[in-house]
Amino acid sequence: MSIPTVNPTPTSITAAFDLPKPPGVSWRVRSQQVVDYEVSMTRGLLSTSNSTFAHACGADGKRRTRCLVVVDDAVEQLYGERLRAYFSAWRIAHNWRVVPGDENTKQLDTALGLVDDMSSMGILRRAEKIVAIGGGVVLDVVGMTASLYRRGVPYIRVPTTLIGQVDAGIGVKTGINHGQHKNRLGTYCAPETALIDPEFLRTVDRRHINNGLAEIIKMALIKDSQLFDLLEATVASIDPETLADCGPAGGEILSRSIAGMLDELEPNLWEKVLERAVDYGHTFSPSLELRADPPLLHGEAVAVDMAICVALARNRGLLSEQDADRALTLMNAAGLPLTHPVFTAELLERALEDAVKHRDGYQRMPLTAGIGSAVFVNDITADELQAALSFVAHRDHRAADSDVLESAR
Ligand SMILES: NC(=O)c1ccc[n+]([C@@H]2O[C@H](COP(=O)([O-])OP(=O)(O)OC[C@H]3O[C@@H](n4cnc5c(N)ncnc54)[C@H](O)[C@@H]3O)[C@@H](O)[C@H]2O)c1
Ligand SMILES: O=C(CO)[C@@H](O)[C@H](O)[C@H](O)[C@H](O)COP(=O)(O)O
Ligand SMILES: [Zn+2]
Repeated sequence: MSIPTVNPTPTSITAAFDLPKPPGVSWRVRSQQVVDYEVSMTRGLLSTSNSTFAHACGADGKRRTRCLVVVDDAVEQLYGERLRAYFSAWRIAHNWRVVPGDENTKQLDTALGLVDDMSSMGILRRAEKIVAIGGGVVLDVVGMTASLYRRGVPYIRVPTTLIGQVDAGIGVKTGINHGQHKNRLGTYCAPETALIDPEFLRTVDRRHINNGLAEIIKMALIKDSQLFDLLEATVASIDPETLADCGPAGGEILSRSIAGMLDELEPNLWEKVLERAVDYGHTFSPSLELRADPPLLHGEAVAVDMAICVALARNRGLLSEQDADRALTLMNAAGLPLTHPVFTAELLERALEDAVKHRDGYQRMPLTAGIGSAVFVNDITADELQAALSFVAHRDHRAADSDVLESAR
């Protein structure tokens, strides 16, 4: 039987709906896309008795299922055997791709390589999952690839670094770098679920723990003064162990950071409103992070940006002298840089120009209005940037000098 084809020319449609023939034909199309995903903290994710990960991968332990696992190279070395043992215990067949946990992985070639993996294994469009296991780099590039493959297929995130667990792994942003630009290409694509097991933090090195503390200090400064107080009281004892054990401070620091970030992200997930408090520390850093040689880690660049913003707020009277000092002292105590040679006055101005483009024509710069809240400004001047740089540089030298004195005692 031939299937009648309707030639939907405007006249036939208007005739079909018996509408008066409008001068120009147009239709308004509106649709809502519900986004509903879970971020769950669970310990012992790789214990074969823990079904959480398996269920997220679509497995029930009886029928065989399949997924594409994309895992960070350090995680492969440290946890690869346990991961594969878990998958076989839960009858999850897998194609396995190891990628370097390195900023250079956030490139289009990596994404296209993953597309080839998905095509060659013939992964089903919905029933079979893509699983990203690693730090923010792996999560970002796998998330973007999953959002592009067949116009979007489901993926699971297992963040294994501190930045991954409190930031990169819990929102909907994915992306890759292009040239000197951070995250210049990317999508908004929610995972089906993000599984946070603090146990992975036990093997993260100190520098990368500090790197993650930058994003946690960001949340404390713009939103959560109690988190700031907790960090101030415990920063000396924060290390991979206390975070992995979720000890008295470790657990609360992780959960408060995650809750604070999700509370900021959920109402404005697609960034319709470009005044975003979580942009704090991300005005200058996106343009300068990749310029540094040797490269700055993401959180380190965010810290230098935040130090400049603390000085800008102090100089405008938005932050008291004492609170500005508390903020810079905490960043210092967290092993984060306050200054970097690539953050020059001239490059700050150029970075701000790019931020204005990213924020649709206005600076929309978040500044702390007291510790734990933020306001947005649109009129920061070059003189203010210069003054802020000088203030932080002087503060940094003073801190360095006192460290020297301390060690000489
Ligand atoms: N999408 C977002 O919303 C978002 C938010 C914040 C940051 N980011 C992005 O995240 C990236 C930074 O993430 P990152 O700091 O996790 O970097 P990363 O992914 O490079 O990981 C850092 C290092 O830790 C290693 N590693 C990973 N897990 C480990 C573990 N459990 N034990 C030991 N070593 C481990 C990696 O191999 C790597 O050498 C940046 O590209 C940044 O732009 C994205
Ligand atoms: O680094 C990121 C996201 O990439 C987060 O830590 C951060 O809070 C915000 O999302 C910033 O808005 C930066 O986002 P973007 O430059 O990637 O758009
Ligand atoms: Zn960030």
